[in-house]
This record gives sequence, C-alpha cells and structure tokens, in this order.
Amino acid sequence: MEDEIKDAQVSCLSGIIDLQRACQKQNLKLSAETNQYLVYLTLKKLGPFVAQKLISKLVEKGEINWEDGHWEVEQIIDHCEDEGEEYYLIKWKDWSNAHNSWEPKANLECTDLLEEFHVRGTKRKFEYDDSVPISKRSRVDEIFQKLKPMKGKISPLQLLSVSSPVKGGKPIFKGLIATGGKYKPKYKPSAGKPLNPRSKAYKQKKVEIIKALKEWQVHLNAISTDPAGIVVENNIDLEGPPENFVYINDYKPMEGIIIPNDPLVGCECDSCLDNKKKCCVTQCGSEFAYYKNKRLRVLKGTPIYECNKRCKCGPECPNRVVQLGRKCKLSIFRTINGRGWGVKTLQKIKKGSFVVEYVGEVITDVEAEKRGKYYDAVGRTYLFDLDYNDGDCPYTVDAGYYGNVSHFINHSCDPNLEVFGVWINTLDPTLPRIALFSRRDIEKGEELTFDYMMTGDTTNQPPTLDQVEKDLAAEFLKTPVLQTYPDMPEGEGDSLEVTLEENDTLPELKPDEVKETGDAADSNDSNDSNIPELSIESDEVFDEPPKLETQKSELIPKSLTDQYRIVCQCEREKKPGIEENQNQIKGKAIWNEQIDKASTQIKYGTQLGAHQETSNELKIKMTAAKRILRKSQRQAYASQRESTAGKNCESFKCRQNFLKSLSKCNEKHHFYNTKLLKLMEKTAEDGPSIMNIWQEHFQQLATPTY
Ligand SMILES: C[S@@+](CC[C@H](N)C(=O)[O-])C[C@H]1O[C@@H](n2cnc3c(N)ncnc32)[C@H](O)[C@@H]1O
Repeated sequence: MEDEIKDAQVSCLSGIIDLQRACQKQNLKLSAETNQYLVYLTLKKLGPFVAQKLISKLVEKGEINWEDGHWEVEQIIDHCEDEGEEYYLIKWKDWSNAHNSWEPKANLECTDLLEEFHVRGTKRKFEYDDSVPISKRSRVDEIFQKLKPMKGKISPLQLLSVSSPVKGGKPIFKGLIATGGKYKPKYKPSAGKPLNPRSKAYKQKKVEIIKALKEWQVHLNAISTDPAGIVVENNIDLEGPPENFVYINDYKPMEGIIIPNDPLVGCECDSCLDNKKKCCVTQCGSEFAYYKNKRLRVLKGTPIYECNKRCKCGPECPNRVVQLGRKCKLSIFRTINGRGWGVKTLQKIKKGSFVVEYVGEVITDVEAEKRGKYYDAVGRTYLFDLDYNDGDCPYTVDAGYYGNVSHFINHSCDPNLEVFGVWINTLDPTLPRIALFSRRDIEKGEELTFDYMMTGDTTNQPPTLDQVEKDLAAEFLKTPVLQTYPDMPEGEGDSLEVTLEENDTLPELKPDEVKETGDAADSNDSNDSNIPELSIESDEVFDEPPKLETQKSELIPKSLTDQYRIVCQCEREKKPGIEENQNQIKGKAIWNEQIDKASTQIKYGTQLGAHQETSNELKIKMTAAKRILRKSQRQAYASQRESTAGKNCESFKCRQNFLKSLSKCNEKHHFYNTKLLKLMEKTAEDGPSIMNIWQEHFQQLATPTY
C-alpha cells in the first residue's frame, strides 16, 4: 500500500499557512530571512507550474514589480493554433528553457520578434538542449532566485491568496505554464483580469455563481444514492461548479474492464457478530472489521470483508457498513488557502466511523501512467492505485472526471481520515473498494482530509500530533524534578522534592490575555542574529511590587534576586543572632541561579515566540508561566509584609511555593522548547541553512540546565 497515488505531487501547505496566519493574528512579523525561507518552502510545495502561475498573478495585480526585463521575450520558438486562437512558444530572457511557455498572441507585444519568426519560418528552429532533464526542484530554485531581490516583500500567504480556481484546465497567464515547450496549450486563456470584489460586476457574478452552485447541489443530491445529503458552499471566490466532473455512486470501469459482482461465497449466520469464526469474513482469511455499533475495530492496513449479497443476514448486520452508503452529511466548500475545493463534515463523527467511499473510473495501469503524466503537468492528482494485492496493481481509480464527494477531499500529513480496502460483492483481490474511515473523533465543521501518499505505518495507527504532544508532556510529568534547597529550617527536610502531578495545570488564560506581556511586540522586527543580550530586569517582566509604608526603601525589591534576599533577610530577622552560614550562602547561590535561568527561559521563550513560534497556545502558556512567577512574587511580598509587621513569618512557606512555581515554570519552558524543536524538525524536511540556525537556538534552549 505504499504508492497508492501515482505521481502524487501534493505537499501539505497547511503548516506554512497556519504558521503565517497565527503570526498575523498575534501581530507577529516574520524576519525577512524566515519569510524568505517560507516562500521557498511554499514554492517547492506548489511546484514550478503553480508557483509561476501565482507569481504571474501577483505581477498582473501590480503586487510584484519585476526588475525590467524579467519577462522579456528573448526568442519565439514555435507557433500553433488551438480553437481559432494563435499561440507562440516563448523563450524568456534570463530564464532557462525549462520556463519556456506557450502564450496567446494577444499577450505578446514583441512585433519585431513575431515578424522575424514568421520570416524565418520553421527553417531555422530554435535549438535547445533538452537531453538533460531539468528537475522540478531546480526550476523552483530558479524562480526563487528571481524572487530573492524582493527579500521579504512577498509572503507565502500573499502568494496563495491569488491562487484561483482551476477550471478543468489552466488559464494561461503571461510567463506561465512552463512546459519547457513540450506540451501545446489545450485551454483557452481566461477572459480578462480578476474582478474587484467590491465592484458591481463582481457582485452580479457572485449572484450567478450562488445560483449555479445551488443548482449543482440539487443535482448532486438527486444523483447521490447515499442516505445523507451534500451541501455546497462558496463564500470565498467566484468559482462555480466544476466543469468536466460527473457525479457517480459506484466505480465506473473503463472499456475492457469488467468488475465481477457475484461472490461465490456467503455466510449462513443468524448473527454474524456472535458467529465471527464461521462468518464469511473469517472464511476469507480476515478479521471481523466492526464493533456492534458499526465502528472499526481493526488496525490500519487490515483488509475489510463485509457480508455480501449471498449472505443470509440483513442490512442491520454489523458487518454491513460501507455498502449502506455515507450516513454523514458533508459540505463541499471553497478553502481559503489556495487548495481549491475541500470537504467538511456537518456533523460530529466518532473515531472509527465509515465516512465516504472513494469512487471513480477504474482504469488500467497503462492508462493510469498516461493520465498520471497529464495530472502531473497540471499539478493535480486524483489517481488511486488499487495495489492491495502484494504489489500487483493492474487497476487504478481515477476520480478526476467521474467521482463522488470524495473527489473534493484534500490531502493532509496529519489527516483525520484513514483509507481501507473493502471487499463486498467483488472478491477479486485486485479490485477492492476504497473506504475512508475517521481516524479520530471529528468535530462538526472540521475539514476532512486523508494522506494521499499513505506514508504512515501500515500496521499501527500512527500517533497524531496531538498524541505526540501528550506523550511528550507525560514524559516530562513523569520525571520528578529534585530541587535541593539547603537553607531549610530543621524538620522541614533538607531537600524539597517538587514533582509535577498529572493534574497540575497552568492557570487557564483567555487568548486575549496574552497581549498583556507586550514582549512579543517588542521584538517584532528583530531577526535571529540580533536577539538582544538578556538581562534580568524585573520591571520588564514582572509587575511593580506594591509599596509598603513600613518598609525601608532599600528593601523594595528591584528584581527576583533582590526579592530572594528580602525573604532571607526576613528569615534572619525572625531568628535574630543566626548568622548566614555556608548552607545559606550556597542556598542563596542556587536560588539566584534558578531565578536567573527561569527568567532567561521566559525571555528567550518570548523572543522565540516573536520569531518562530506562533502557536497561540504557547503564548498563553508563556503568559501563564509568568503569572505563576508573579503570583509567587506577590506571595513573597505578602509574607514579607506580615513579617515586617511582626506577625507570624510565613516566609518559608512562601519560599517553598515560590520554588515550586519556579520549578513548574522551568519544566513547562523546557517542555515547550522541546516541543518547538520537534515542530521545527517536522517542518524542516530538507530546508536550507536557516533551519540550522533555528536548530542551534532550539538545541541550546532545549537542553535542561536545571
Ligand atoms: C483530489 S483533489 C482535491 C480537491 C481539490 N482541492 C479541488 O478543488 O478539486 C487534489 C488536488 O487538490 C489540491 N490539494 C489537495 N490537498 C492539498 C494540500 N494539502 N495543499 C495544497 N493543495 C492541495 C492539489 O491541487 C491536488 O492535486
């Protein structure tokens, strides 16, 4: 099951988009270097075709000003006609032949070169060396090099925001569709420039689109035989119903392929679930796939055999699930980040539930090879290899032209759906049905996704990111942190063991409370190389303590370190005559060191937050950690106030609390830094040098020093 998708070219953009969006939300600005790196990653993920298309759109919109000559025609190489429209194959100045593109005549202003081409005719053909195949990667690198002078001026989101619907094929823009001249244009160029969303024409068009989508929705529901309905929504752009797409309910075999539909065996059970061992499933050598509630009980990769039309059991049999159709109401919606249409659920889905079947044309491997090349060229993929039979894969499902709602389901590296091969009335091992089940509980409104590349472990459910985070947290919570504080009163123990309990949680903060620190905004414009030297100035991080009437001015703490001294002093005042002994001095040193480190962690964490970490959750936790420190600070003041007022000195308790809070804080920071490191590693893949810079930072920070 390793290569279900032929020539899959889809990489997940979600990470980059989420990252930038989260940054925007928190008013964080990426450094120019980081931005450039993300642009590079985005271009790489989009591939040269789509990347060029989006860049051209930005050029058209005037958001990018190429230096003069960037899209200058160097030579006209070839000419063709398509549906009455004339096209020329252009070699662009300063771009390699890999970027040669077919352009409609109307786009060209180089009359001299056109004349010269026609005079020269086909006698003196332009020659270029295409013996060395130019990789997509190197073409992306070339585009990136051209964008480089605009350092920081173009962002991944900006790039994706101009991505537009692809209707059956691709519109041709100036300097687009770099085919290296190998494919001739098949599609007419799009008419005119995109409409201004505020214009009357746009609104009028929108009304038409909504009407067309409504009609399409009615049409889909009339054809669909599934028990649950389909809704169509587009609140994003002017994309109407897709052209060249026919809704079907079952596989549509291409000419020459026959899908058998008469199983030789069926079961005779009264109750299949109670009679698992004798049921047809076990006879087929597999496990009973479902619980009584019809949810999955088998691991990813297990073949599913359902009771078939020869079986005696009725539709209520727990072993009839996929064959009863989709029971979950879904919506085909327009994504906001350049991924075209997507599918979301309109109701909660429990883990292990059948969601939808992947249907399409069943084609031969030879035909799949051909179509794969085409899909590859237009940067889309709908091919699903039915290679469940030990590598033997005579058939592929193509949902590109014929399909159901699953045609619109997008890819994710952390998907919520899992693919299973299901055999019902067709028991041919090379012709399973493809069913998508939920990998976890899915909330109403969540987009449904599956991993096109099917790269995960085929025997065990791969842990979700969420699970990984939980494991990481559990790891930290498990390890007791021993804090030794030698300066303890007798009887209280010479060491204080601070262990975080499972249920020890940081105070809940609402996202808007995050703003209160202001630290992130301070470092908005800095980049990795100019993280300022750290100093521990309490007023930068903590509240100004309340002034005490009875307090001597020199006792007003300026920093946490000072605060500790006050606590010590307060201790001494409680026990006059006791000199500061070696233990106390040592204890004080440890104390100071801990406070310094905690503050450094907080400041570093905040700076990281400003640079790379954009998770709102992290910011909340950071603020919460600071709050814990502030709270202990307040406690220290309170106890100090009590002691100076001659009341029962609570300073030990206070110090204990303080220590506990600090330890908690340290752990949390260590946890989040490690988490950040993991996240960054996950995003890094094969990124260039900036990754190393980041990793160095993270490695330093992730090393527990206390
Ligand atoms: C099976 S279709 C999914 C529906 C598609 N979005 C549409 O509008 O028809 C697969 C195509 O959607 C796009 N796509 C799907 N998942 C994506 C992702 N995570 N990031 C970027 N593009 C994606 C790619 O163009 C891919 O070839």
